[in-house]
Amino acid sequence: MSEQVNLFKKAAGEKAVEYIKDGMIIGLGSGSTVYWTLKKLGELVEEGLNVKGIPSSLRTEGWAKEFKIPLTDFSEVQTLDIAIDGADEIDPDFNLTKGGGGSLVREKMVDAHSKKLIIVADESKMVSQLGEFPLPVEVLPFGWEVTAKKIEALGAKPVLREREDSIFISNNGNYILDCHFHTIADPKKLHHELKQMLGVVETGLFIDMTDTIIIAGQNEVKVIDHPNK
Ligand SMILES: O=C[C@H](O)[C@H](O)[C@H](O)COP(=O)(O)O
Repeated sequence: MSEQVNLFKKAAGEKAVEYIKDGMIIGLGSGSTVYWTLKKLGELVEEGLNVKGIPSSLRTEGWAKEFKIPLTDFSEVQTLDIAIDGADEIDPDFNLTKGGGGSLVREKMVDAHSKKLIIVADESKMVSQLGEFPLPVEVLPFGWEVTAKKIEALGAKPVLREREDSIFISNNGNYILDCHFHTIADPKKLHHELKQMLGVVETGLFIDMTDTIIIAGQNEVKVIDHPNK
């Protein structure tokens, strides 16, 4: 990642903290942009802000602990006030591809149970159509080969994610198939088709969930609110 992109991520990630108010339960998303949100939030907690977070990945949990952000979980809380998360692609209808870091299932749980979802990203994530970024689909390890064949029949090239010569295992003990569609004409339809497949745990398509996008680029940080939310 270039130094400039990292600065954009920092600007977007820090801006989101302005939405956090005392007493809130916060969904803590995942990724290198949200890292900056967590770091800034940690400073506010140190100054006395009283909040609790639910982390969407083990990595985020580690950062939250490092920055001394108090944590809670779904055994104590059913609804969160706000979630702040990253994205791999964002289309003009506020639909997202997520899961580049492999955290899509926990992210979707946290984001879907929040009253407001804010997405933080650098400007390279804005696209006219989803699909250039391979769509992460979390699948059960058992029979993943048949699941991959079914996904292939939808027109994608699914690639089993690996890390350092071994199979990548999600925080939920599952595999990830990175599915090369190149263009996704109807993200909602594709999400439903994938979800109906036996063996698919969840897709990285986040449809109709985002309320606000904070996007940072050269010279500015833009806040774009969903027109109908
Ligand atoms: O699984 C990972 C998440 O969906 C991330 O939020 C996404 O990959 C964006 O990450 P980053 O902010 O590092 O580009």
